[in-house]
Amino acid sequence: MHESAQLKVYKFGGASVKDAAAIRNLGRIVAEHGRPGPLVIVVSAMGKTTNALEALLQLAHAGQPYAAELAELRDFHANVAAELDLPADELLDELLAGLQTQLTAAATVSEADLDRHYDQVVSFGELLATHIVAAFLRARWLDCRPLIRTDETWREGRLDWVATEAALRAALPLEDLVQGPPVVTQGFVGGTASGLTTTLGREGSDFTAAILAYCLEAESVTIWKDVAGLLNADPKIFADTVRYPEISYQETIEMAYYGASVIHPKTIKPLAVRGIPLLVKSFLDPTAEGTRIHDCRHGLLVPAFIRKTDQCLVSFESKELDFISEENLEVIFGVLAQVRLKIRLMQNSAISFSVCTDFLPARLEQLLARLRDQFTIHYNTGLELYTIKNYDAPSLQRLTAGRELLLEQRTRQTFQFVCRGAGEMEG
Ligand SMILES: Nc1ncnc2c1ncn2[C@@H]1O[C@H](COP(=O)(O)OP(=O)(O)O)[C@@H](O)[C@H]1O
Ligand SMILES: N[C@@H](CC(=O)OP(=O)(O)O)C(=O)O
Repeated sequence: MHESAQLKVYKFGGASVKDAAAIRNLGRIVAEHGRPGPLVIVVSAMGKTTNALEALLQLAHAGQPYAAELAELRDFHANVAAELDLPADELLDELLAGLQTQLTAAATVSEADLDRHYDQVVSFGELLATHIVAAFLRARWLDCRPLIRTDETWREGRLDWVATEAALRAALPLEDLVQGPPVVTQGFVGGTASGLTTTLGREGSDFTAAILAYCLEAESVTIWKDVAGLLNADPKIFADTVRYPEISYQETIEMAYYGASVIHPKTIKPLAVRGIPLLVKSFLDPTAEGTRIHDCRHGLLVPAFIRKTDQCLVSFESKELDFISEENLEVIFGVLAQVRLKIRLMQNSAISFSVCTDFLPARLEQLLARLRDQFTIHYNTGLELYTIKNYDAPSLQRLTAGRELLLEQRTRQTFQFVCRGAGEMEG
């Protein structure tokens, strides 16, 4: 067996580092399950810090006061550090001063540069969290920004795998990991060749763990969550969920693609390519079995239910009532790609073409501006997209009963439909 197959990668998300008690629990998990042996720990921003940073950026960009919100963010982190007996004041002050500089600059940033600025601001959540966790564990703090190399696709940096693998291998030779303390680094964050910070897309820390595992040929990745493992539905939305003890990479990739928010969709592929198992375990019950995602065969799984809220259904009609042609579709797809709206479901009829996308108002506005001359466009917002994987008659009945389906599609394994949510609007 290759020596580096012994390396483990752990990922702790926002919920598992939401306060001092959670970080103490993380410490126990690392001591009891992660050590001895080489260990790299990926940490996300604490609790809802990323949302708080997004809100701060919005206020700063709009020229509105944000001192109270910034003070709240500082106090939150300072209190956690104090509760953990960490002399972190100087470090926190330094980081908060950096954040303040970025927020001051945000007031004069143009709309066009806002996504770039977003990454410079929002990445502070992971910087703050990793400094606290590393200090608490007496671990080695590693700045991942010079190592996780991306292009300049702000808010969703695309990885340069070759540069990243070379940089990570140079920064983290196995001997150091075997002999030294565990390494703590940021999830979700990367950097460009020119030294600017990027982010990998919301909830992208799972992906960071997979990048590290792939590049360092880890033995396994464990993502520590507040659920018992990968379930057939989000327990916050659906009752009677069932845990999958094991599941294939392919099934998981599809669930994540359809919107099962427990795992970031980009996480699975790098692990599947190198055959690295992904363990989903509960930080509330660390000795419980969890879910093993790996190269396995299984029979038909119980149906999985996935709901995506805040969806938008956009329909395009040619102005002259022409049929929807390949030429028309080429134009529509081109603009969807340019404004970075992902198609979650699509359907065409004779004179109209409909797509379901996430509702992102600024991007939708750009889409309308670019296509309004050519097409008559209608859209509905406040919709929900449901997916049932491995559906059967009872699961279809359970989800569709009493709902008006605005769009539906089925393949042999998967049934999807769009319906009205709580706050639908038409445009
Ligand atoms: N199929 C699923 N199985 C388990 N949890 C799910 C599933 N779909 C959605 N979830 C939700 O994912 C949450 C955990 O993911 P997330 O909040 O991103 O964790 P973290 O940010 O701590 O990494 C759970 O609390 C649960 O509500
Ligand atoms: N902090 C980032 C990245 C992330 O992955 O977080 P979490 O692991 O808590 O989902 C976010 O909230 O999007």
